[in-house]
Amino acid sequence: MSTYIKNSHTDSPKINTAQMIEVDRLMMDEYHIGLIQMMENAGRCLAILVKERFFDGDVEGKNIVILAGTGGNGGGALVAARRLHNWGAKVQVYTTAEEERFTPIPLHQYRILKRMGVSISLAEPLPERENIDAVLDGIIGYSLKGNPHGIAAAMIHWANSQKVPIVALDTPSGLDLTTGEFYEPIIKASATLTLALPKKGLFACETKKVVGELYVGDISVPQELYQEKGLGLKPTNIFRYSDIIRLY
Ligand SMILES: NC(=O)C1=CN([C@@H]2O[C@H](COP(=O)(O)OP(=O)(O)OC[C@H]3O[C@@H](n4cnc5c(N)ncnc54)[C@H](O)[C@@H]3O)[C@@H](O)[C@H]2O)[C@@H](O)CC1
Ligand SMILES: [K+]
Repeated sequence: MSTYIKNSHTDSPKINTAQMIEVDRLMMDEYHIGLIQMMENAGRCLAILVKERFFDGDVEGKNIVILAGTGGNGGGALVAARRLHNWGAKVQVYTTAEEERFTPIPLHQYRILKRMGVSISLAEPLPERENIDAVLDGIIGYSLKGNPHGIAAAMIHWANSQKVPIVALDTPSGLDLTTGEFYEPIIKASATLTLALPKKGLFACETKKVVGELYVGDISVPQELYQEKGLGLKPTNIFRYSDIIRLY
């Protein structure tokens, strides 16, 4: 395993979606760590995982398709797209909506990619391509509401039919991170990089079928934050030895 990724020897706490939303809120409102900072760490960890785990540390010339929704999950995937492009991958980004539908920070990432000349377009239609090496799932994260529909659902079906590794950000799109309930359709990932702390739903009994290998990436949550009132978690030091930890 690369120096960027280590196996976990600690029993880290598992949180639910509401706790993760509160972690994100505290990060921004109380600790003044901006969403753009967190997203950069999320996307960088995702790009490193793809490069190290699936391409032996070199993505030069690899065809990588990135599927992005309009929210924070898509924004993290757009950061990963930038990094992978910079490392020589042939990156193609498909989105669930036009540029004007993106929320502000993901929109910022979108515009950077456009300025760089990275191919980014609405996923209608989805590509008929045979030379894809990997797909990144940044379609929907913890704000999933019911069964994926519309372009998001079409993307999930398309990705699952590609027969190449799918690497999901935070969760396979279509999975409830608290309960582990499968919505329909759902991404069947080869690997999932969740963020900050593992979520309970990723450990439900059937979940491994859609999560693949489970990793957690460091987005720089302060130890002190976990002990804030309302969270009451023990401080955790799971990233002591590397930014990405493999949990199963
Ligand atoms: N601190 C944070 O808030 C961070 C969040 N990040 C990511 O952001 C995610 C949360 O971001 P958001 O709350 O913006 O939302 P998400 O990005 O999880 O989801 C919003 C998107 O999903 C779509 N969607 C939801 N349910 C749908 C359904 N049933 N069918 C079709 N489309 C559906 C919405 O239309 C929208 O495009 C996290 O899971 C995480 O991956 C990271 O980027 C970095 C930091
Ligand atoms: K996802």
